[in-house]
Amino acid sequence: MTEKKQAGYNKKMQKNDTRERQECPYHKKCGGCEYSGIPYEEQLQKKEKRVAKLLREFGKVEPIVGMSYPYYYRNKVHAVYAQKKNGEVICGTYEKDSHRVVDIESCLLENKGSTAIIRDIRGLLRSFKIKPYNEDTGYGLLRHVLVRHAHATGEVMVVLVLASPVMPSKNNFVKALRKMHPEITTVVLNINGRNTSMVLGEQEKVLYGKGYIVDELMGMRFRISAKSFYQVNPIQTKHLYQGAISLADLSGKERVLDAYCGTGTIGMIASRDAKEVVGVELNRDAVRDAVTNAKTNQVKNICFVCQDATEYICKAAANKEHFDVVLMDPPRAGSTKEFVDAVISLEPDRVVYVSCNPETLARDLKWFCRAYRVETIRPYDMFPLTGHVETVVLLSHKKAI
Ligand SMILES: C[S@@+](CC[C@H](N)C(=O)[O-])C[C@H]1O[C@@H](n2cnc3c(N)ncnc32)[C@H](O)[C@@H]1O
Repeated sequence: MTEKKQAGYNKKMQKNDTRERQECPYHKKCGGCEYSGIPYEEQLQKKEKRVAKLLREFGKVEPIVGMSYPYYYRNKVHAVYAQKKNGEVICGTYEKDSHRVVDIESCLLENKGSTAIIRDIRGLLRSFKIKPYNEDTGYGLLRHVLVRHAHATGEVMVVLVLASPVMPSKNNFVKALRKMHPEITTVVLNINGRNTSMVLGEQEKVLYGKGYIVDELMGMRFRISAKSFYQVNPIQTKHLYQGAISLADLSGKERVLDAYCGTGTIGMIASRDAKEVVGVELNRDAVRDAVTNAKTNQVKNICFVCQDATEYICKAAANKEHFDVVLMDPPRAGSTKEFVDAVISLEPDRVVYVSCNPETLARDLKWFCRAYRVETIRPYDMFPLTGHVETVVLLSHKKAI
């Protein structure tokens, strides 16, 4: 088949796939893909409507940026393991609003290679006599497995989350796993002995490889550790970052704050068009990755601060520091009133707010509107088949207008 013919064929297949409204057999129990079975166009409309309902008081909502093939996009996959009464080991996800495990063979959201690794680990448990951890009895060893896949480089990280630090025959286990999946580039042991709903514990030990993966995004290389945040949809991330940075309208002269910066991705890409960037992030591992990433990419006009973003900006406001542009990408809980008040007192010309939760975004925009006007509201579908939606908002200082 010629390249042109292949491209046409792929396009047709994708269209069919989308129209076929693939339905996940587990979605009612697992709750991971609540939009499963709904045609993709309709999913996009639902999300656009939701954003419009919450944000229309601030301005016109642009059409949502969707995917051409909205399946198997998640580069980070997490599974929990359990043993049934008959001894059979199952793995998958927790049933909605409970801690019962739904055994999942395949998932429409997850990178297929990662799902295969998770299933094969289930098979290895029996040969290595490793029992899944039982939350009720506190008996057993393996709590979770996390697989991270670097879309551009193909590097794969497997994190085995154990209830205690001693794993019998761990080297042979890794060897057997790598024999089945030679694409795995690193295996990390994470110890989570606490009675908590958090997947990862504090303590980590590298069993194989570098202990992190490296991905490429928009011409830069990013190191990602087990505990660092990294956008889960690599195809849409490019569109999201391009959109956010172009709204920042940088000319090369600006001092930019990248608040809630993770491993420094947005700030580092923006640094090409800015005078200086300061990244602020609370997670120590993410900051360590960010510092390494700046060195790897030879970015000299960026620095990182490991601190609560609100604490950092309040201090910056008290010291009358200057920022021309604030990029902010807080977690689902949104930012804080103190953070917004400090931004208002610093008077940057523009704020680009990237949000994964339109509810908290609406709350924070109300605070911003004292001094800023909303110029652009653009939703992105970062999480097809789920009800989640990402939104980028550009705010301009009323004084500048
Ligand atoms: C949605 S992620 C965005 C990360 C990054 N901008 C990216 O695109 O990869 C939110 C980040 O905020 C960090 N974070 C959460 N609470 C914070 C706080 N109070 N202060 C600073 N960073 C925080 C998280 O660790 C996470 O890395």
